[in-house]
Amino acid sequence: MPFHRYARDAAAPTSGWSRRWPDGTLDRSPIWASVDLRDGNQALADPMDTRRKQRMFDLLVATGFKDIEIGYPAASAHDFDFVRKLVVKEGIPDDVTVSVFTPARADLIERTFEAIRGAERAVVHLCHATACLWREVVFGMSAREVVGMAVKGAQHLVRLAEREPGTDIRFEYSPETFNLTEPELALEIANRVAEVVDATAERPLTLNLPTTVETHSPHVFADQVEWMHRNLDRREAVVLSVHPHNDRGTAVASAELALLAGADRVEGTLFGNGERTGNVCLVTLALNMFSSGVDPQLDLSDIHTVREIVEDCNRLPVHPRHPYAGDLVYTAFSGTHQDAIAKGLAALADRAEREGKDVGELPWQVPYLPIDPKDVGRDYQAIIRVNGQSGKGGINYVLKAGWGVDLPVELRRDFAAVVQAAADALGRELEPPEIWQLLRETYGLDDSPALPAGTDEHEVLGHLGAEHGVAFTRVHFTGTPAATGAPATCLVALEAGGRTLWGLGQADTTTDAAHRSARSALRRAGLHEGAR
Ligand SMILES: CC(=O)SCCNC(=O)CCNC(=O)[C@H](O)C(C)(C)COP(=O)(O)OP(=O)(O)OC[C@H]1O[C@@H](n2cnc3c(N)ncnc32)[C@H](O)[C@@H]1OP(=O)(O)O
Ligand SMILES: CC(C)C(=O)C(=O)O
Repeated sequence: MPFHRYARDAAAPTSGWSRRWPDGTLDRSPIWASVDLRDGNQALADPMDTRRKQRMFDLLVATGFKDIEIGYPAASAHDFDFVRKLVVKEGIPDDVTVSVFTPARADLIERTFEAIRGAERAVVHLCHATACLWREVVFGMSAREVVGMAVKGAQHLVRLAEREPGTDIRFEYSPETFNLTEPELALEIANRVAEVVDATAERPLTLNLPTTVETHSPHVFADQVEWMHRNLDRREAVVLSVHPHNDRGTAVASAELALLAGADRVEGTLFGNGERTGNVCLVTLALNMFSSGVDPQLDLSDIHTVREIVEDCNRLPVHPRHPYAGDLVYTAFSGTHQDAIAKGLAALADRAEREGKDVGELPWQVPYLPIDPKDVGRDYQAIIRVNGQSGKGGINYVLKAGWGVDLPVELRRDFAAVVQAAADALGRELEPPEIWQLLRETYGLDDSPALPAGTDEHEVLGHLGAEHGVAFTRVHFTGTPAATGAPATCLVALEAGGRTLWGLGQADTTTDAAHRSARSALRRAGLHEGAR
């Protein structure tokens, strides 16, 4: 492949400084800013209509976003009308600040201000590209002219804001393609814009640094962000924001390293919708914080509903392997993972019982599961699914979860081989009822009539053993499979002809269950009437 076509110098500060971000820690959540209704929306084949926009906005508010970009009003009538709807109908909660996006073009800036007329407060977000390729190819401008574009655009914002005294208007500025822009130029432009809008600590400028097209590994972006953070003229008057895209698949890492490097705010979307490969996924970022013991400041405790709404609004599915939210992310098919998960859950349950607590109160420590699925509203139902890759631990987990049946340790390997053979033969996953059915078929369910009252299982097994000249070497009572309506389940093993044969029985009493399981075992050994 012609890799030599892609040689690319990093537009990163190279000399005269040393990075500090590797020593940082992520110990608090950033300001979360959703751009679902702008950057997400502009990337959809069918941009959102009013119903979907309103649904997305309501979800963002309910989830706890305080900073929401509600559109690009000059782009389309839909965008303009939705902004007007929220503004005119006073549909913006008091603790939420909305922003509107505009390119640095006079007519579009003016239209943007029309859209927010009458709002209590709003942020106007000015943006244009600054990198060399865009300067030359898109604008046909020199670096100086692009600085002029930023300054002129910012001046225009300030002038128009002065004409709206009833609205508290603040500004955001994005040097689009920041990651490909010479750092000194990006710094100069940012300083000039901060100066034009007279940013102060009380009325800060949001300076948003995008990886518009992600081109380098995250550590390069972290260097760029830290260098800006340390060199801005009015750092105290700037909310330093980042806006990572995901072209290299590393938007989450870029955002996390940028936070180490001094960023205060992250712009992104739910589940990462956005141009090309998307924006950084804020759900992943927030739950990464959560899973490290940091308050994510967003309520994602019902991830399924969040996902369902986002899928409806974007008309795009969330991938089954999407971190924290995908259908398969709390599921193990492979035997060793299943074994470890089952042991981890059992250890937690034991500890909870010993300490008289609910599992939800204990620190989460289960191998292969980074968080408790219940913390995001998922259950343990699909944690373990069985196919030809599965093992005895997982199969036992399914029987226990679905039927209360905990196989004796000696039997698990035996039954796992049966399940594996069935899964391999079918070439697919086995559903839990199929596994239960296999257990019944393999070890036989006997329906011998109930024994007279007063008989106990030792008596029964002793008598049957003597009658057939075998020894029952193991009796195992297990939990009650509620779904079957049988209060007692028993598995017994007998030794015959150098083999161990197990039988399964269910009945209303333990004695009858033992009796039936013994008869099943005998039948399997060919020692009982009706033997197969
Ligand atoms: C990084 C981002 O996500 S930016 C947001 C992008 N969002 C969208 O594109 C969705 C909304 N749609 C648009 O923006 C449209 O393209 C509109 C509303 C600007 C309509 O633009 P049109 O007048 O039809 O122009 P068109 O899209 O063909 O070309 C864009 C023009 O704007 C210029 N331009 C591009 N970006 C900017 C900018 N940020 N600021 C100022 N001018 C810009 C281009 O150089 C080009 O100018 P030219 O006509 O002199 O060559
Ligand atoms: C508006 C800017 C921040 C943007 O969307 C980008 O550069 O990707």
